[in-house]
Amino acid sequence: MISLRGVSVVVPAARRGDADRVLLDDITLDLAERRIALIGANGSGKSTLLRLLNGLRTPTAGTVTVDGRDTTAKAAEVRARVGFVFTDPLAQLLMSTPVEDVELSLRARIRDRRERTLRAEELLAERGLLEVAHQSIYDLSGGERQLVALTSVLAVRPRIVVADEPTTLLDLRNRILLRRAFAELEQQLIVSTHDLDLAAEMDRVLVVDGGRIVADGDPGTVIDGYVSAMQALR
Ligand SMILES: Nc1ncnc2c1ncn2[C@@H]1O[C@H](COP(=O)(O)OP(=O)(O)OP(=O)(O)O)[C@@H](O)[C@H]1O
Repeated sequence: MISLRGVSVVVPAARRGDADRVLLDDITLDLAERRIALIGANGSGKSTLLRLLNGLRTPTAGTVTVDGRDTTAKAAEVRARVGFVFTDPLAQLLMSTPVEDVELSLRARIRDRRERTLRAEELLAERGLLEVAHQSIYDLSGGERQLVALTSVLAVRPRIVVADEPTTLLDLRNRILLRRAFAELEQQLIVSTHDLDLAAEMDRVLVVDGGRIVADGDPGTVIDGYVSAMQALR
């Protein structure tokens, strides 16, 4: 389970005399449900919160633990447990072809090169990506790239998958394909999204606003409340 206790993230003011910026404000949460979505306006703090969960960012105050391991003190162990999928797959695909990228993720587990390539091809084939496995990453569609990124993250066998607005750059067809891939995951999934259809498929939804959690509960109630609050804005 992921636990946050009294977590704040504050960045110092860029100019002398300005106030420090509070990105997250004293958050205490246990994230135990299998599928959780964070929703909320641009700049509300969703990405900052997600980045805390695998130690990409450390809290200014408070603690974040993953299965009891502190994300600051046990960063390597936490990263092995929590895979992170970025909005833009090009930000995380390190190699020039899908097969090489997945092979990189498999390096710690499979020493033999030939065996590693075969396994990488097998994993890509399971996601319908065998045809593009040896193509340049730059020649893939956005949807294919996002599925390659997910395949690479899963190849490390994380226990938890965190995804930061993974469907934002995708068209409807690819959004549906990615949602299907997420639905089949056996890992715990924590996702931030503006896609309320994706959020509606989760077990729990949290609304982030101004660095705080302002609503938390079952998707139906929380999403209805969020939509009503947005419609009431003038
Ligand atoms: N290192 C930083 N220094 C200063 N401000 C930052 C830093 N990182 C993030 N911010 C600010 O913190 C706020 C929250 O950003 P965050 O990316 O967490 O929001 P978000 O909810 O994910 O937004 P979006 O939906 O647009 O992706 C933003 O106003 C952002 O500009």
